[in-house]
Amino acid sequence: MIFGDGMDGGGEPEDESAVTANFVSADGEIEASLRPKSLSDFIGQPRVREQLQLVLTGAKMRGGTPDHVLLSGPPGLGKTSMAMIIATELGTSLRLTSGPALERAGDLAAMLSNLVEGDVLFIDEIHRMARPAEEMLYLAMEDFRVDVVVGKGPGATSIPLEVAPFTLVGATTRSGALTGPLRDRFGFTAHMDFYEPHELQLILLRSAGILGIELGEDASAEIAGRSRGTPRIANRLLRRVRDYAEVRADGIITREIAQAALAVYDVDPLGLDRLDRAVLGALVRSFGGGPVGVSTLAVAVGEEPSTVEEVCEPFLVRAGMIARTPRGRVATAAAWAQLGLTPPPDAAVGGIEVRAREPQLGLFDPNDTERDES
Ligand SMILES: Nc1ncnc2c1ncn2[C@@H]1O[C@H](COP(=O)(O)OP(=O)(O)OP(=O)(O)O)[C@@H](O)[C@H]1O
Ligand SMILES: [Mg+2]
Repeated sequence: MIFGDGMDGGGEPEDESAVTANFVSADGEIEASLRPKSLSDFIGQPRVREQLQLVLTGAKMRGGTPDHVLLSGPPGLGKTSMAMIIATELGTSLRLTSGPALERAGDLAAMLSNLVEGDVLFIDEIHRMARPAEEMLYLAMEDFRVDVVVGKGPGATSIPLEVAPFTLVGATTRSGALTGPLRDRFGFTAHMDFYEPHELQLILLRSAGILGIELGEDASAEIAGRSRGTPRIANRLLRRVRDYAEVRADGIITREIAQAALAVYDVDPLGLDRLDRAVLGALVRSFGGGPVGVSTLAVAVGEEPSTVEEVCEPFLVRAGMIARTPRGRVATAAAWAQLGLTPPPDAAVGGIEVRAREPQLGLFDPNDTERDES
């Protein structure tokens, strides 16, 4: 059973589908129906699955609640799905909230006091929780109690409140942004990584089965290769290709249909989308390949720095197009080539983190510090 605080449970900053407070799009509903429901249903992330299986089974054998779990990784890799699976595997209820919803300590206290023994409390975007709530959470995680402060100034008193033993599952796209004390209180951190194309292919075939779509083996490979290593994107591309197949053909998705559809939606053979290409274009054309800070880059493409840093950059780094250096981001030779340009002789090679090159005057942003995922 899932109890929420009014959010849709998807938390999908980069999804173009319209999901607002009182309107969940058809695509949003479909996405929910495609969520894997158990650990064995979950495709990919073999290490995380094995580790979690041990954590959960160990706790079940001892008859206690498992340690708190932190799920970290880029958007759309299955963190929310995994949190729901944890509750299902434990046979308990999931209580759902998110960092931005916990503005005051009282918001969290209300959530905690409603917990029943063994519940899983899922806090999405936990790195965005307000400080007072975070401090209250420390105590709750460690001692299963909180101190609720009543009144202000010298007359303020703190009332201790028992909390039923629970398991906190936190999800974050930026584990580096978590404070040390909070990170230390998680007994297990699962790093979700981008999926391999063959795993995405299995996910696509599973989704096609659920949605009753006829998807050919080679067509699934075509879509998988363009999904940026991300199941949510794979499923979204599948829905768009289905539209194309139904409107312009007989509904069956062949490789040719997939290619034609993806061309219409501007998804290139590497899976780079418009924002990825804008970031690469700005880095190479406006900043001579860098180094340049993320926030400067974000302004250049008219996006939030957090979107560039959490959505675009992890994939571009993994694709070997961008390298992170202590002084900012640089374009690799592959990025220049991707844009059809000849790389300068000293262009970075994908995966290499440092390159000695003076930042261009006026373009370097000293406030733009590196926040490394750990
Ligand atoms: N391993 C998987 N197998 C099958 N489908 C998956 C898997 N992981 C994710 N999905 C699909 O991708 C969609 C997005 O997953 P989910 O919402 O769990 O990602 P998330 O990491 O929580 O993303 P965000 O950080 O944006 O909240 C789900 O609806 C589900 O259909
Ligand atoms: Mg989520």
